[in-house]
Amino acid sequence: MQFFKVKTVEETFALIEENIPAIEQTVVRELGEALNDILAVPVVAKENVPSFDRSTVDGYAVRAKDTYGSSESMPGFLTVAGEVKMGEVPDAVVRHGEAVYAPTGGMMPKGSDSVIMIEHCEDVEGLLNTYKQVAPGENVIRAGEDIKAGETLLAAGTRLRPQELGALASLGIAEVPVFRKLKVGYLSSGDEIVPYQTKTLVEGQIRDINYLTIAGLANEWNVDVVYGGIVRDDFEEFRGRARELYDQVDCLVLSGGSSVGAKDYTTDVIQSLGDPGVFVHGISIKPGKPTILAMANGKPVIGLPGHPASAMIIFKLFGERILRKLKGEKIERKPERIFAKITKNIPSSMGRADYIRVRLFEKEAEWWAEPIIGKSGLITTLVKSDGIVEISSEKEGVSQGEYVPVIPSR
Ligand SMILES: Nc1nc2c(c(=O)[nH]1)N[C@H]1C(S)=C(S)[C@@H](COP(=O)(O)OP(=O)(O)OC[C@H]3O[C@@H](n4cnc5c(N)ncnc54)[C@H](O)[C@@H]3O)O[C@H]1N2
Ligand code: MOO
Repeated sequence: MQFFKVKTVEETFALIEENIPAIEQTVVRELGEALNDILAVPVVAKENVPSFDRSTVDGYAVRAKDTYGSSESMPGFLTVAGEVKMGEVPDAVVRHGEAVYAPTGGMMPKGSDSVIMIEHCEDVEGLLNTYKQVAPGENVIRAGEDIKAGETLLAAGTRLRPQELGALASLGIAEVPVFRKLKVGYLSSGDEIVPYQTKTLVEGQIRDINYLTIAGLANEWNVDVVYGGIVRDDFEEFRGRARELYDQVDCLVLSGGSSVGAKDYTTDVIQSLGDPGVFVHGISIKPGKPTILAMANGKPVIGLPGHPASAMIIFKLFGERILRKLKGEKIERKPERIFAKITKNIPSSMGRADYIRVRLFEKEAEWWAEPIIGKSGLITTLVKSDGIVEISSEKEGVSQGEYVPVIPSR
């Protein structure tokens, strides 16, 4: 009997960091299509944003000094010397004792340094009564305050979120070099597994669940999935089909047969794909202990445990990291966790990380996590769950009422 040399979750993350390279090929993408793509080169700003000083309110551009001492009971008086038109360079100039009407976003007229909001002043036939003083720079965005010409706005490896697209748009950058979209191959294995479209099952058969859950996650992460179908527990067939799919993709995901049973060929199939081969077989985690991670001739291969909840949890925890590295993403994501109080004591073994499916609910302005008990072969444990509680390997379980980190899934 073969035994796993299990790695901890942290060791596995470190090995992923060490072993997975970024793909090299890039494409130029129209900005409107680039959401969630990974920038392949740094972006240096060629101009200031905004390119001119601009008012942030509807009001009157003034010299701040001219408003000093103004109050409701003791207003100041300024002469209205014109108005700013949107999208135009103002003709009007603000001299000592003058004010020029400036709408929100309008260019600041020469001579002015601040804007008094219309609520705080009153134009009485060309004489502006000011009821409040403003400070220099108040209600003004300066040229270059958002982005300065010459500054590195984004580093290579940045994932383009909506806000990054907005910043690039402000600079007029309409096309960006990004790493090309990844292709992930997925193959199910097992004599008992049949296509999910199968109407009537023969005794002993199981419809393929993992293809849809794994492809669904991959689609959420902006990668294309190539489905390789289902292979029987036959080494030659498995190896041939895995190789065919491997040749077409950047990363191969195999489900089932990852354990150490007589018909668990996944490890041998993975080893046949190329060197250096398996770098993790077995993780000190529940569920999902028999996970396999490998690098075969520069391409990552992931052997997921067959049980549907295990496969999904493992792919979410490790598959997502592998794909991010492969995509060229360099800026580390911040953990997406909420803290909730656990409703029950959950025992766990020291040295093993546990991921407990939970339902989340709010009570007295706090989030509570109620464990969903059920085996990792039950997909509905994930259907019913709103997230997964992480009990790290240093802990011997958690006690009722304790705050626990939850990775939300809904
Ligand atoms: N002696 C031991 N046996 C097992 C161990 C162990 O440490 N020692 N680990 C158990 C754990 S934990 C898991 S998880 C499973 C993983 O086994 P495999 O990766 O080899 O998976 P299979 O045996 O192929 O399948 C397990 C189970 O899941 C069903 N399955 C598989 N693929 C699909 C699919 N695409 N859609 C739906 N369901 C699927 C399959 O029918 C089995 O019922 O090993 C334990 N055994
Ligand atoms: O670790 Mo397995 O994934 O319990 O079912």
